Amino acid sequence: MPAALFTWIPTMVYVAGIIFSYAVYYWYISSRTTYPPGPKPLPLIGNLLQIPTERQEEVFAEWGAQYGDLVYINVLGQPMMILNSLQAARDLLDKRSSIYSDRPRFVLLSEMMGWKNASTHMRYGPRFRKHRKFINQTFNQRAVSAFRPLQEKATSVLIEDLVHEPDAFLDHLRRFAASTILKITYGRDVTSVDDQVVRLVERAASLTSETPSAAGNLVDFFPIMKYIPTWAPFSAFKIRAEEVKKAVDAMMEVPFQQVVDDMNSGIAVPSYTSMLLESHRDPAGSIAFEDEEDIKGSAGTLFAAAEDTTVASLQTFILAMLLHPAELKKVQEELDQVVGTNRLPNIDDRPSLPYLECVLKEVLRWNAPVPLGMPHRLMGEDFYKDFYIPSGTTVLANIYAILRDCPEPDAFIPRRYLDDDSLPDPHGTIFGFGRRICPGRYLAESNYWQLGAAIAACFDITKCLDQNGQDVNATYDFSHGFIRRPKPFKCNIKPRPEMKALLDSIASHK
Ligand code: HEM
Repeated sequence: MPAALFTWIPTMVYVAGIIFSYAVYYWYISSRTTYPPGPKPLPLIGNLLQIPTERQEEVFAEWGAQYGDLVYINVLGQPMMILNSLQAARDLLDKRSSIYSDRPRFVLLSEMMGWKNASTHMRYGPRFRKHRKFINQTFNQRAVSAFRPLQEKATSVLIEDLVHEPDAFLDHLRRFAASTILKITYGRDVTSVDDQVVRLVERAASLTSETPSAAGNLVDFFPIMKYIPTWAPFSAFKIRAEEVKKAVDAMMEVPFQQVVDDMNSGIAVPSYTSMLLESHRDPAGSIAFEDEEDIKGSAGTLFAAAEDTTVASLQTFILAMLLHPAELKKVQEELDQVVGTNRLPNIDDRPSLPYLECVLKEVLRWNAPVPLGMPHRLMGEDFYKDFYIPSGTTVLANIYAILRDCPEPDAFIPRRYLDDDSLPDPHGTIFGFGRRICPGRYLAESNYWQLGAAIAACFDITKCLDQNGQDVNATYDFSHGFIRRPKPFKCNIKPRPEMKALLDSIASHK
């Protein structure tokens, strides 16, 4: 009998070993299926009612302070995660970009409002890679240096316009942004913000961003709603979506068709669109339908993605200089010393202007133009810091919160970048992360630098006062939405006396 017992011992040890290993494995998995923390959801609707329609980035930052770097919520069953630290954004969106680079399904925007061929909304896959390849060919770091003469000319035009019509500074900034991107994309010269294509794009963008009705918001969660007939109750969103689609189609179609017509007549100016059309034509001159849709869609996206963001960053620069005249003065002293007063600064001067660099960084930190970036979608389940993140989670990087991770985040202190070289450069954050990082960032950065430097060199920016010596702007604030920009404000933009000779010569060359 004891001998028989001994023969069972190895088997029992083996079985016990299996049970133990399974228990450890089960404990490990279940301990790791803890979701990241977040505000308590309600049954069925989840955290829907806790998400504000405005100032989302600020509320998400408050949640970050309460729950930590990762905040997990769900909206009508759709899991969402907000990343409130640079570390988390880098670890997930950059280092694990192979699974974090999809976009959520945008039923309202892509499938109903006509943005289906837009690069910004493209699902991860071969078509996404094709769009990125198209865009990178023209907008990579080396290629954008070819646009320098265009940027410098557009800068001179803006300076001249600011001398003559300083109060219309916002229109001048819009024209600067529009003229550079439309010239590159379609070879089109824009002389005024009343240009037909500028109006088409601005109409499509503003109709798209107007707050949709509740039913419009719901269709992203219940795609079946897109089949509601237009005579049925709650179908107003569908009629509106059709109106937006007409505007988006026109925005994509009209400038594209002009390039095609010009190419057919042999008068096309080389551009992003003409170059891609040329390289995708077969020997008989025709082009595959999908290629045409991708060229048209990516081109149409470029202006929509470039104009508002560029204007918002420059508007914020002007506001910061208005509110912090001592900083403007320091930048002007540096510019006078390095560049002098006989020419405008150019990008070659950049390494010699460290204080200007600090001011430009601080402006972007103070108000990141796209505070929540664009949503990424996780393509498989993931574990991070012992938290479980389910497949299909929508992931938002809270760029606003990330840039506030520094001493006195509300204060405008450009020196912070000289005093502490461990502070992350906002240029590495405001353009998003991973494989979806903004492909227009090199153009955006050089436009921003070029114009910020030129405006600081040429103008003093001061408050507009009423008869009682009071500031005509009661408050200064930012508008809240996908783009965060200063709310409209007035200011005096006056040529600096020491720049008079240069400004006269710019005017005479116009
Ligand atoms: C200050 C100016 C700009 C800012 C702050 C900005 C910011 C951003 C951000 C945050 C994203 C989302 C990145 C992500 O998903 O992680 C993005 C995407 C994009 N941006 Fe920009 N952008 C700017 C200018 C431009 C310009 C000038 C262009 C075109 C030349 C451009 C074209 C695009 C495109 C096509 C995408 C979509 C990329 C994709 O989904 O793969 N942007 N941008």
